[in-house]
This record gives sequence, C-alpha cells and structure tokens, in this order.
Amino acid sequence: MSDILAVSHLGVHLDGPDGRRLVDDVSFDLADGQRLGVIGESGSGKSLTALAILGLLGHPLRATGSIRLAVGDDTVDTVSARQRRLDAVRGSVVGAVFQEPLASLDPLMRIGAQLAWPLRHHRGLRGDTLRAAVLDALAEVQLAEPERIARSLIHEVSGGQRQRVAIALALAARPRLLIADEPTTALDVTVQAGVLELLQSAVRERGMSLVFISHDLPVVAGIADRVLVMRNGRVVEVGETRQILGAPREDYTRTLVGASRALDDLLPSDPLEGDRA
Ligand SMILES: Nc1ncnc2c1ncn2[C@@H]1O[C@H](COP(=O)(O)OP(=O)(O)OP(=O)(O)O)[C@@H](O)[C@H]1O
Repeated sequence: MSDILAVSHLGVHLDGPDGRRLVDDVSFDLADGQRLGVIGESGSGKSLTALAILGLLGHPLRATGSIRLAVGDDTVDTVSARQRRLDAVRGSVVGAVFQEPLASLDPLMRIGAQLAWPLRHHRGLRGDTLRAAVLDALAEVQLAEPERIARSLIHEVSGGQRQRVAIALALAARPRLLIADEPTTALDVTVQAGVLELLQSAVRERGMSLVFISHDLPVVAGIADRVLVMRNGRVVEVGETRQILGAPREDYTRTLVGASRALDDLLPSDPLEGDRA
C-alpha cells in the first residue's frame, strides 16, 4: 500500500520575537485508504496540524519540515508549495470538513453555485451535466429536496443540513484524502450521529483516506484504524486503534482513555433505567 500522506518533522511556530513552537517535530504517515484518528487535549496542536496539511496556515503562523501529499505519481509538499499549486491540490486531492460548516461556505452564494465551482474547476463539468452533478452531490449526502437546497443560501438551511452541504463540497472534486476536524462538535446532538454515519459511509464507499480529529474516543474507535495522540504540540504515541485505546503505552493516553471511560461509567447504559428505578 502506498502512502497518500507523509508528515515529516512538522513544526508550526509563531513568527516574530516570541517564536513559540505550537507544533513540534510531528511525523506520521498515512497509507492509501487508511483512517487515522487524532486525539489529545484542547490546544495540543491537532487543528494546526490539519491546517498545515491543507496548506492553510497564514501569518503569524509558519510551518517547517515537510508534508508530502501524493498527487498521481508525484508529490506536493504543502509546507513549501506555491499558492497556485496548493489551490490545485485543495479540493481535488485533499478535502476538508471543519467543526463549523460556515468556515467553508460562502454566506452570500447560493448552495448550488458553491457546489458547481469544484465540479466545474476540478472535474471540468459544464451545462446540464454540471447541473445534474450538483443535484447528485446534494442527494449523495442524503439531503432531501436537492433542488430547493441548491437554490438556498446557507442561512436558509439547518445546522445539520449545512454540515451535509460542507461534506458535499469537500467530496465534490473526489479527493483521495479527507481531513475532518471535529466535524460534528458544533451540531445539535440529535443530528450528530446522522452526519457521522454519512461521513463514515462516504469515506468507506470511496475508499478514501481520512484524518479524523475528535475528542470523542468511542467515535474515534469506531471510525479509525490508527490513532495519533498529541500533547503540547508533540506526538505522544501513534499505533493501531485497538492498541492505543485498548492498551495505551503512555500515561497521558491512559488518562485520556480513562477520562472517557469514567464518563461512560456515569451514564446508565439504558437511558430510561434511571426513570424506572
Ligand atoms: N492563529 C494563532 N495564533 C496564535 N496561537 C495560535 C493560533 N492558532 C492556534 N494557536 C495556539 O496553538 C496551540 C494549538 O492550537 P490547536 O488549535 O491546533 O489545538 P487543538 O488541539 O486543535 O485544540 P482543540 O481541541 O481545542 O480544537 C494552542 O495553544 C492555540 O492557542
């Protein structure tokens, strides 16, 4: 299996006299079709690592090291690549879904027009074929009434629908790698499971690779085949999901896993149990 992503000695620091290192010497690989969960306390550098992979760090943040993304038989280093190369790679090779769907959606553009852009730009679709592909992309993320959604502005649809649109947008140009940074955290709990299920099935059906950032360890256990643990901008450990979450080697990971189990223990397994007692 070849690698879709190779992160090598990634550093992210603040430019200027302070020069603080926010991500420090992070290295990991991701094979084609593999799903990597990234966990760690708040502020541990998970999102900055994701943004660096996407080549989206801007001033005052600066990346060092290398992040090689496979593009056909070639690779692109998103740490050093020029803007034009990054624009060509984003969407078509690597897609992203963020915690807040509005981060990737334009509030002033109709949803159909937003989806048409990657389909036209990366897949070369035009006219009726393009129109049909926009509706298909909305139907694929299980949005009922795709015609109405396509005509809507983003504030005219619900939070769960917005995240489905953001997922459709991330998948539109058929990237081989998806970066999902806490994709359901901002959603109402009643729609979280549905959006997660959608993400999971889209990744599986397309055989995509996935970097999945989350605080929800049971969800990570269900979606990832490998897990990377971060703390203070550094990698604590990385390995197979079963080993990392089932038999962690590092104290820090044990604490994270323990905290998650402690929460499980507080909850009755049957939500109606308490009422009946
Ligand atoms: N634009 C920025 N300028 C200065 N510091 C930043 C910037 N972005 C992030 N940081 C700092 O870098 C560190 C890592 O942030 P990051 O967002 O990657 O953490 P995280 O692990 O994703 O946290 P969370 O789980 O809360 O999303 C934090 O200390 C954060 O305050």
